[in-house]
Amino acid sequence: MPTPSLTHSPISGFPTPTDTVARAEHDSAWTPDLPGRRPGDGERAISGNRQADWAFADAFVAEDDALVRARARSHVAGLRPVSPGTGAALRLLAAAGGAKAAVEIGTGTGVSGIHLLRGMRQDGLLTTVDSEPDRQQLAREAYREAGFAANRSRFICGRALDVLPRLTDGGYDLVFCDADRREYLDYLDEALRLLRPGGVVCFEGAFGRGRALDAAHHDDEALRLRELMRVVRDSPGLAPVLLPTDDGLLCAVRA
Ligand SMILES: C[S@@+](CC[C@H](N)C(=O)[O-])C[C@H]1O[C@@H](n2cnc3c(N)ncnc32)[C@H](O)[C@@H]1O
Repeated sequence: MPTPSLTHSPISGFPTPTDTVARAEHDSAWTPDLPGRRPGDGERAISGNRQADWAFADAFVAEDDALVRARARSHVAGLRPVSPGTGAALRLLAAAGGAKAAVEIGTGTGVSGIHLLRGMRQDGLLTTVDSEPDRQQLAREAYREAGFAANRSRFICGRALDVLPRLTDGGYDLVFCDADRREYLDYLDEALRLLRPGGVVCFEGAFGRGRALDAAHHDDEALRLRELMRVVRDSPGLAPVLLPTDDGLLCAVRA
């Protein structure tokens, strides 16, 4: 089956909100035809203080000692690992898809890798890419501490856009991106080539720490993340979702 084609439109503006998120309360036309919904319900849900709900959801699945140690090493290294909630979502996606082969772009010290490995099949192989060998060494140790045999992971040290073209077309069930946000559109092209039909691509940090969701920000990263959201949402060959865990986990299933 051919890879779904993506045409990247020029980077500009903010993705147009869908009807269910941004209509004003006085606009009665926005209310979707759902039982129990009234004009303004969605507006109140968006504008209310949801911080406590989100914090609860993010901490809902507890992390064990191996993850706590990997997370601590990540902070010492000055990195931002996936949150517990994002890690749980990655594990769920890997498990739901019965992932046997996954690619991670941005190994860090191994927090997301442990979550992915825990969701993957017991005979699954995680290929993880990072430009920094010291970090990969820490991740190797973290996987070992989490109980994974060395043959469950393949470490490739290099820049993502040098490494990804060398990986096998259609050979992967899941691609997780957590490296240079400005390269995410390129990672998407590579991921669509790497994924089998029905495979999942995920991008950590889609919100750009709030900058990508605020049209006042025009820095390169914010613009590129907006464009990524638009392309992933509007491509006919993808079934997308934007999960609001931590800094936003943008996911899509490849047709
Ligand atoms: C946020 S950290 C990854 C955290 C990891 N996913 C976790 O949850 O533990 C981002 C990592 O991407 C790596 N990185 C950044 N740009 C890269 C690139 N262009 N190619 C490969 N790795 C890159 C960094 O060295 C860093 O280890």
